[in-house]
Amino acid sequence: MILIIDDDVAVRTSLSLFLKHEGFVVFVAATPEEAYPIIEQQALKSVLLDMNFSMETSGKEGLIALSSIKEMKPDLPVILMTGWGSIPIAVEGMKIGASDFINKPWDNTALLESIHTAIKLSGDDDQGKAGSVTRKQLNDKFGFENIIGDDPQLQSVLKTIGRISATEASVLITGESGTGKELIAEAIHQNSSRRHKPFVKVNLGGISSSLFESEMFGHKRGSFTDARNDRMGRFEMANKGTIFLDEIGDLDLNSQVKLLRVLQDRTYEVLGDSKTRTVDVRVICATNRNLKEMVAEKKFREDLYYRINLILIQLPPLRQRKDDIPLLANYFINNLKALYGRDKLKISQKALSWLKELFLSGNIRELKNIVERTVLVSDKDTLEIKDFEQQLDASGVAKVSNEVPAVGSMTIDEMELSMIKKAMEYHQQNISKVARCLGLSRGTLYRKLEKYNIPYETQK
Ligand SMILES: Nc1ncnc2c1ncn2[C@@H]1O[C@H](COP(=O)(O)OP(=O)(O)OP(=O)(O)O)[C@@H](O)[C@H]1O
Repeated sequence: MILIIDDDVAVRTSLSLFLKHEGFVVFVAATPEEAYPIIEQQALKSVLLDMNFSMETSGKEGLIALSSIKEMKPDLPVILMTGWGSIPIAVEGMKIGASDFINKPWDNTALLESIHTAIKLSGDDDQGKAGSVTRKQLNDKFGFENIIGDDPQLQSVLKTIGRISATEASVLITGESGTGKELIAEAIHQNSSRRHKPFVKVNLGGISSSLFESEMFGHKRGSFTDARNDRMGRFEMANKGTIFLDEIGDLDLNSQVKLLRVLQDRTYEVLGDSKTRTVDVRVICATNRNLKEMVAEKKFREDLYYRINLILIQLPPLRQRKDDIPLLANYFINNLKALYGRDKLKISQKALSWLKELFLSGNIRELKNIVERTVLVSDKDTLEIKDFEQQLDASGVAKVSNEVPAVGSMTIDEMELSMIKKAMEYHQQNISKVARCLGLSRGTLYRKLEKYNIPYETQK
């Protein structure tokens, strides 16, 4: 059951014809006032909401209606219908809790996709429910065997992936370098209906702004000085599949506008060719930067931010899931066992505990590298602390956390974070003691706890 709220009778009629044809039961309302009783009484699955209901074109009426609907039924997904040029209103709406926004005139396929996604994500259909499934059930159902970890934060990420993979929703994955963003993006693709189509990864951090269009949209021979041949762009390569835009936080503002357009209406032009093309892609983005902060600093477009993060997945750094370190190390060892035919290979218990205390700023990738290097260099069956230590000393990468780390292995922020966490643990969250021992005022400490997202309880 869907409700269309729009003052234009032509829009109501054509939308309801289309949606009835697609099998929905449709209600219509010309104004929010007319809509409220329907929302109250009917078990609606979704609402399509126009943003203007009088001569006013600011979209404010739509926002007020959206707030009222969310107050009445917080879980009911609302999709906004906005005119061109009203992106800021759509962004405001997303902040209030809209599920998505589509531009008028709308494209029927995109609209249907958006409705299905909103319904699935609201957990209102059977596929949407993750419930209290176990890790084994998740593995059986979604093939997560290669994503190792028992940490509750990771488990919740896996549940989210299970829930959202089959939808078309754009996903933003955040996390420090080496925390598994790409692995997660691939798992989403593998669990979607696009799994037999391409998964195209683009490292946006490595693309200069002058080459952005040619790289992403392709070019025709002769369209600029160095264009000696036609070139296919990444979006075309990813057509029908998934495009994984890594390091999206590194994109300059000019390129952000160009990206927004293709993400918004799925159209683009190849450089040197005026024909507009359409593309059908699922978009997954990743970054190790704080995009919200960048939006506040005007370094990242707010409309693009809301376009890419319908679903936000935050991957914890390894230091917040230390208990997973032995599991991961054993997993890497098992893979190497098979690779090198050394079936007696293992890591001693002591070495596993020791690995847990390493400061690994490069997270899982760094752990994997250390294990691989140690296996290559040592010919023993059981790897001990000193085998790993030799590797660390030789490469100067990680160090046990109570020493000052090697130059280049850590930034000041990382060191600060690690020190604050350690002090919090040591003084059992006693803010005054932690502040005193770190030489900070309590106010400064609170700010830093916020900055690094370290949980704490406010104390008098
Ligand atoms: N949970 C995990 N289980 C097993 N292997 C993992 C896990 N997470 C990450 N890895 C492995 O760690 C390495 C780094 O992961 P990945 O490339 O996905 O990280 P990333 O966050 O995308 O890194 P970057 O930000 O540097 O691009 C890969 O080899 C990946 O297979």
